[in-house]
Amino acid sequence: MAAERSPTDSTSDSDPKTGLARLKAGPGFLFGERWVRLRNRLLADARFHRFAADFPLTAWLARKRSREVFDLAAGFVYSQVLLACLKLEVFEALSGPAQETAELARRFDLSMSATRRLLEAAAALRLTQKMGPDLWSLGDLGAALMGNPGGLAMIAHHPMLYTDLADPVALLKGESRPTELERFWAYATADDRGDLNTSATDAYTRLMADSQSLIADDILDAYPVGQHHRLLDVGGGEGVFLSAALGRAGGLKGTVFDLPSVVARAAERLDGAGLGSRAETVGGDFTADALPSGHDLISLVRIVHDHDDDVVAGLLARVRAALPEGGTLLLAEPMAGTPGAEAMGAAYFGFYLMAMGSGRPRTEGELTAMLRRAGFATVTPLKTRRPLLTSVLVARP
Ligand SMILES: CC(C)=CCC/C(C)=C/CC/C(C)=C/C=C/C(C)=C/C=C/C=C(C)/C=C/C=C(C)/C=C/C=C(C)/C=C/CC(C)(C)O
Ligand SMILES: C[S@@+](CC[C@H](N)C(=O)[O-])C[C@H]1O[C@@H](n2cnc3c(N)ncnc32)[C@H](O)[C@@H]1O
Repeated sequence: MAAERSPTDSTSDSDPKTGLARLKAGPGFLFGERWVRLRNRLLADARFHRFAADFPLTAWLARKRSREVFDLAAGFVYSQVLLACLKLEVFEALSGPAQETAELARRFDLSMSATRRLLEAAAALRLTQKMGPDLWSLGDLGAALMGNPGGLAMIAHHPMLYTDLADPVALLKGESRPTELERFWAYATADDRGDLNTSATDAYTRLMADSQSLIADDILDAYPVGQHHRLLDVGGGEGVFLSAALGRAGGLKGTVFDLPSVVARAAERLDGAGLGSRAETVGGDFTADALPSGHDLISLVRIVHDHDDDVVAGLLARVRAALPEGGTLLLAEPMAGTPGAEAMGAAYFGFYLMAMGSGRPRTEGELTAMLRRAGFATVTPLKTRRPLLTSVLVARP
């Protein structure tokens, strides 16, 4: 297990110096702070709440704010309704014609009243839909989830995260280690990553393979890989992203680089898919070993956010060293500060990665600065279809 690590290690904090943060915030801060304090004083005043809720022009906004605050408190409960649906295979049960409560109760091995309670809760969350008294179909969000096996696989592993978050303050203080997620993502805190065997890497590798469908097409639609000859997918897991890339461009060849126990699975999968002649695998530890050369495109898909700043600096330097003149780095992962997905970046991935014991979500700006420091002269963000699931940066030396 790695040495004790403060949960804030990766943000390169220095000792707080009184007043420095105010100076750094710039001259706009003074006006901004005055306005925020005034607003906050108003919003904390119960008389203002009553006024805003009664006044016709602000009533809708007051209702919306109450709902938003309530949702913050209830989010965990909504998650548990979703998890119960997943565990009981409610979505599969409702994927055909509408079903009666009695039939569903038998199928779920629940009482009639517990079945109704679950289906009513799920209907309020649009996971199911009530078609009549005691008659149920899939709701629109339930249907969207059914079409998204990658999302379902991700949700199914959340019980580990919920356990780790049972005492969020203990987690912030670094008092609840080792966590469930730290054990699951064995590479995050292992001392000797190269020695991890398949019993430590198989479960997360399967989850990553199952959830590639969430992002592979979005990345490959954003960046046409057909302009390259050889792709090296660093931390490429079971080779699902490489297979998808090879499927896009007949002339492309590629390599998966990952821990030795992981590339053993990748070799099997790539051979099984008939890609053995166009794909190879190299086992190693990217925190210690040089990366294979001879590739004009290197990809880091869902890799960088897993690691603290010092590991990322070393990894980007290795990528830079392995790239030929005119080579390209493709970096794809969910990023902090993505418009419309701010909560997913800072809150969901921020706390998820803290529970995992390593890494942090970074903004496009932070990643760009790190890439520049590693010797990449141009860094270009690309538009992706669903930036909340993955954003993409393309960097060239
Ligand atoms: C036709 C009618 C009636 C109306 C039309 C209205 C209309 C246009 C509707 C839109 C329909 C539509 C396109 C729906 C699409 C739904 C989709 C795409 C749903 C997607 C769901 C995705 C989910 C739930 C994804 C969840 C992902 C999670 C939780 C990811 C977690 C990732 C983790 C933890 C990563 C771990 C890796 C590590 C360790 C950080 O490196
Ligand atoms: C979050 S997974 C992403 C897998 C794949 N890129 C994807 O998006 O499906 C991180 C991957 O990096 C690999 N990895 C982590 N640390 C590593 C290291 N030090 N050297 C080589 N691979 C490593 C893991 O084994 C895992 O396959």
